[in-house]
Amino acid sequence: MSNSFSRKHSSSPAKKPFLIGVAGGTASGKSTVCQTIIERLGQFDVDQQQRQVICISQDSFYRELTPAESEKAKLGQFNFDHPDAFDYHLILKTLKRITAGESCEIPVYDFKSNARIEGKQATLYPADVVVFEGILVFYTQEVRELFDMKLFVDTDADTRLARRVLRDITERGRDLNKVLHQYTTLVKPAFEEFCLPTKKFADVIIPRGAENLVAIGLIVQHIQDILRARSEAPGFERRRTVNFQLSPEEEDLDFSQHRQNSEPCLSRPH
Ligand SMILES: Nc1ncnc2c1ncn2[C@@H]1O[C@H](COP(=O)(O)OP(=O)(O)O)[C@@H](O)[C@H]1O
Ligand SMILES: Nc1ccn([C@@H]2O[C@H](COP(=O)(O)O)[C@@H](O)[C@H]2O)c(=O)n1
Repeated sequence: MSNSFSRKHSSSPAKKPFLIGVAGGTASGKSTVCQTIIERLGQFDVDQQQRQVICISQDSFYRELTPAESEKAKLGQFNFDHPDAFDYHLILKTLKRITAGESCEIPVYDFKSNARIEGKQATLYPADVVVFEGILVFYTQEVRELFDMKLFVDTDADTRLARRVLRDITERGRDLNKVLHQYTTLVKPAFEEFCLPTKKFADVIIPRGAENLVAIGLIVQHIQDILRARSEAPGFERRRTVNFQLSPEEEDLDFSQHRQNSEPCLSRPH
């Protein structure tokens, strides 16, 4: 039986959200894992503004490029896998506002133009659980220390490359030769230098990504336990509703069917 619950909003201050970091190589399945966790917490059909569990992507925080860098990016020669490609100031500012329980605006990134969409922002509303996913979310100590739970999605490199090629061509408007060139000269070396070493910071490593429903089920149960404990603490203000137990239907969830309806993490249009 599904055991979601709701409580009327109170005037007491909301607790600091539970912040989960999800790292892993490109196309390892980070956003799919996050989406599956959100679905299993019963949050998938909930309107963005009403969600108790939200997910944001580090991709939203790619920094603006200079005209020369932009030209290199068009040729697949700009290193988007290096820590310098991100706007860490904005990441920290945003995560601090999120942990303070405040709403905030974040950029919307466009992979086709390699730039933020001008004049477009996504609004993040306060939530009880915030998931932040990206290749380098564990790279800096300052960001790493903000997470209450750290997950690393560990998917075989060949599988990731195969998915990446398909995704970049079909969703990101890229050309096969440039995808392969970018992967071999920039993505793979940067993964080995900057992303893979951060695996040691993870509390839980998820082999095979989103197909690992056992790992995802355990993580979901842990989040439910935390939310339940928080809801029982004095002064708790519940914002929305969340499933505290998996329904029999969810227990039998057919992952492949659910993924067809899934939407990516907030502000990840491809
Ligand atoms: N378990 C899986 N089986 C098949 N395809 C998958 C699986 N996980 C992810 N994908 C596909 O691989 C691509 C990359 O997945 P995604 O979750 O976006 O990875 P990441 O967020 O790590 O870049 C997407 O096209 C996604 O649909
Ligand atoms: N303009 C851009 C920005 C990023 N990338 C690549 O995206 C990867 C990170 O996103 P994932 O969803 O795969 O985690 C990263 O490996 C960058 O190379 C890009 O190609 N173009």
